[in-house]
Amino acid sequence: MQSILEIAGLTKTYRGGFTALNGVDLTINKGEIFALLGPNGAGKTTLIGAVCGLVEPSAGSITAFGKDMKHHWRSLRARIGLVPQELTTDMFETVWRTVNYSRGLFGLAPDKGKVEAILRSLSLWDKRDNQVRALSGGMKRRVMIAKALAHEPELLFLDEPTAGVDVELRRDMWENIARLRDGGTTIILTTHYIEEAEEMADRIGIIQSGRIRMVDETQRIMRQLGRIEADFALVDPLPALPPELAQPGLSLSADGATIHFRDAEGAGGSGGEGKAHVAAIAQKLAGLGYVYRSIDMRESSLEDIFVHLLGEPQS
Ligand SMILES: Nc1ncnc2c1ncn2[C@@H]1O[C@H](COP(=O)(O)OP(=O)(O)OP(=O)(O)O)[C@@H](O)[C@H]1O
Repeated sequence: MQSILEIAGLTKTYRGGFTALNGVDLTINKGEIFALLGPNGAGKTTLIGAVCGLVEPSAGSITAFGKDMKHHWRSLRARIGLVPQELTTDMFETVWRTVNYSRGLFGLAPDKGKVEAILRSLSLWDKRDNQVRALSGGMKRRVMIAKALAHEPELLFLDEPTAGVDVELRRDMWENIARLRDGGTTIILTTHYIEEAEEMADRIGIIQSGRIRMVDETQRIMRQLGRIEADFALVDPLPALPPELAQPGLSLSADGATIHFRDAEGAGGSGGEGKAHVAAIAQKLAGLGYVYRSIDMRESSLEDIFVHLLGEPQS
């Protein structure tokens, strides 16, 4: 697989002495969607900033498109797009001029057809003459994406692209991002939503306290991280967990009124598999004649998973 970005030993110590990145090694493959997950303050934005030339690394190297960033910064930066977390654009400018201007900033010749295609692909064409400030929050976010796409980057960073947008718009964004990947753009996104990473990413990297803790294919990571839990509220409490139900992941509450399931390793996989496992347990309970009033099923939050996987945050 061809790499598009190679980060080696990247360290960033901010003035004041705080080390936000601590020896990060990471390789991004051409054409993939890579999701960078991590708790608040883990170093995600700092890492993106370092690659995009907004943060000066204290040590380490960044190689993009086979060339060292330090020495070829200007030409390489033009090939990298960034959609930052914050809305950083002139709110009084129109959508059209905003996106057009961004293209010019990177030295590309004006191309109305290209800008039109970008605006159409993000459903912003009808809004092209509107001032950015007059758009909804989700549309403003799409303008930020359009701006980043205007200079036709081969590598695109999306820093929390769907933070604060509703579920429907999030789906729209996912489709947009998938289309970009299909068009050949390599994408690195950060997110706090585990389902976003699961849905979008070919690979996931987990960063904590400025260090990469884990990098793997999404399916493999989800198998390790995914955690479905379910509580079966019994109509008649049990004195003990019946022997037929003695299996990994199942336990009985102290009052005997709830059978608890957690898809710990060995108790069934994760995601879809975890849910299928809950369904199988429900069937088994019914078959054995244990009547339950309700099933309360939930997925662990990303925070739970981080604590489980990474232990308490390290400083
Ligand atoms: N300019 C700065 N000066 C000093 N410390 C900084 C600076 N920018 C970021 N930091 C610190 O570096 C750490 C990493 O910040 P960063 O924004 O990279 O994290 P993040 O993973 O993107 O977090 P979030 O998910 O909250 O956006 C944080 O503790 C932050 O306070």
